[in-house]
Amino acid sequence: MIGIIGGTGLYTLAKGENVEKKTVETPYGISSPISIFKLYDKKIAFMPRHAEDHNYPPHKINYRANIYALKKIGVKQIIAVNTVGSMQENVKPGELLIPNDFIDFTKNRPTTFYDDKTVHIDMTDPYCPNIREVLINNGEVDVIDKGIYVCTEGPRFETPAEIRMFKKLGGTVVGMTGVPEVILARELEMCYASICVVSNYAASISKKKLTIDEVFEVLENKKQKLIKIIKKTIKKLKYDPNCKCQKALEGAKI
Ligand SMILES: CSC[C@H]1O[C@H](OP(=O)(O)O)[C@H](O)[C@@H]1O
Ligand code: HPA
Repeated sequence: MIGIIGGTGLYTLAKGENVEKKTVETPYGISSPISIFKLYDKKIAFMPRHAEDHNYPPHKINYRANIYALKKIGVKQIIAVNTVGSMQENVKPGELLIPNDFIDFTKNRPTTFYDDKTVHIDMTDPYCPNIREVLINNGEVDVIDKGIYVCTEGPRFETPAEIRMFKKLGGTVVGMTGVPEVILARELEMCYASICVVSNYAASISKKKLTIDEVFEVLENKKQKLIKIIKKTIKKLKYDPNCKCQKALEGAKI
């Protein structure tokens, strides 16, 4: 099964009587709602991480429940959508970027399933190379094929000094939700990649006040492009049981 995690502005992917809706109970609490349906004869589980009414702000999302729930219902590969601010002039609002690395500046989130045993997961290739390859070569929608995602705790936007620092560290885009999702998926041996939708220039790169209206407007304008790349990728994506994401615990446990 393929899991799609929707972010800001993407709360549903399919409606109707052929869609089964549920939340899943996990040892970490209840997951965000999940819709299960078929596309191109493949089983899809769609989960809006903030829930359908955007009830959960980024620092309050139950990331462990969400990822555990997807694993529990049989998801093996996850395509996540993350809305981001750009820290580079040449990465423009409206563009899509497929990140290849991240920097974690979150402060207050559980970032592991392994509190009671010692597990050190490899993060040399944090985003699944197989899913990334299909996203990049989807055959229809142009994307920027790499970039470093900086994750902040939020929910506030960043200060100019923070953006200057993130840029110096090599950051391309900034968001508030990519971590710990990407880590937790790897810990449960699921393939995970992200489509970043650039919704704005980050604070101080843009000279005007940052508003969520601007973010939602770009998302609304780019939604069809986003849905197209998701569908194209679902159609082309194959499941490889030998992908190294599926064997992440090998050599990771003490
Ligand atoms: C509404 S702007 C800030 C909000 O948007 C991003 O969410 P997501 O990655 O789920 O699309 C960002 O991380 C913040 O949560
Ligand atoms: O500029 C931003 N900063 C952090 N998160 C975001 N999500 C969309 N835009 C931004």
